[in-house]
Amino acid sequence: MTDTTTDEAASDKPSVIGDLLADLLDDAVGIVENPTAYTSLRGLPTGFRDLDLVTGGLTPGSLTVIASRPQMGRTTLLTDICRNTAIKNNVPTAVYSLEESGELFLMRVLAAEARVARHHIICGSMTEEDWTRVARRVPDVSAAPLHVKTPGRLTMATLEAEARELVEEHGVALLAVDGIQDIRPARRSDLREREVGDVVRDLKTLARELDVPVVATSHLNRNPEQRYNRLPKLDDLRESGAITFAADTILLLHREDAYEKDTPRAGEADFYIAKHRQGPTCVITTAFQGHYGRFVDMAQP
Ligand SMILES: Nc1ncnc2c1ncn2[C@@H]1O[C@H](COP(=O)(O)OP(=O)(O)OP(=O)(O)O)[C@@H](O)[C@H]1O
Repeated sequence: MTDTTTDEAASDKPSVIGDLLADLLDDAVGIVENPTAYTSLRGLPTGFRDLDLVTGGLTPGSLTVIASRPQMGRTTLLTDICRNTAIKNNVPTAVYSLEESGELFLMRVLAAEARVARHHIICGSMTEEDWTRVARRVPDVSAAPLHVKTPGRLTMATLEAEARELVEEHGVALLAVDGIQDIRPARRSDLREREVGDVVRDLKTLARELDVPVVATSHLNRNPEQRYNRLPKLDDLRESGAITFAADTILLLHREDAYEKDTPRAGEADFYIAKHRQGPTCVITTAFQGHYGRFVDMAQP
């Protein structure tokens, strides 16, 4: 994996192609010396093997949008990615949780890390076994460079200023935002679509200026529910075609069992890579462990 924390920040200086080529060859040498495809990703790993192999991980300057209908698991997936970077790989990560409190976010992290039912933690009904499991994960979780921000409201200007500080002073190498639609744009407008468009373009600019990947979640409109198979499409991104234009990668989350409990695909979740500026579009199937609040790779055959 490339050390994205030490890469030069994006600058306005024109690059000579020979310099770019030298950097690319340096990376390639690293890959040859360390031939495990998974560890030689150009970007930060999300923790989902097939997703990382298709996308090359989360690359500096890129904007990835995770979108779904309500309750599909957007926050869960965003939390999984942050756990993987900060706790598993010790990469400084900042997450803005605009939809729930810091305490609830921490409960998600602990449940997923310790494999304890999230509702046991939330409802205070943890068993002795649960406590033991949580206690085992506490050292790693508390040592992780994971900055959690839970402002009641967030303006784009505040996000830009704080993100810059997090990157420059704390070496944050991944910025995650749960809820594009909850960010207040720099300029208010009567047109919601224009506001969301401004926010998403600003997120993309922020990723480029800070030279870190940004991952953000978005709602989808109700259109999937009108389809016979309920599959989401890019056109369903709520309020804004601008998301489709600005994002480098768009993952649409879908779980059949969210609509039909007895489906033979119960427990499976599909990540549709519906937009992928640098590669193919395809679908990746993972397992949804809703009780632990996490997605995991399907068991390898
Ligand atoms: N203890 C549990 N056992 C089983 N499933 C659970 C449990 N807790 C939550 N879930 C499931 O997790 C899903 C919600 O996950 P998550 O909060 O990540 O979704 P979301 O897409 O971010 O939701 P929202 O639309 O509210 O923002 C729901 O389908 C819910 O039923």
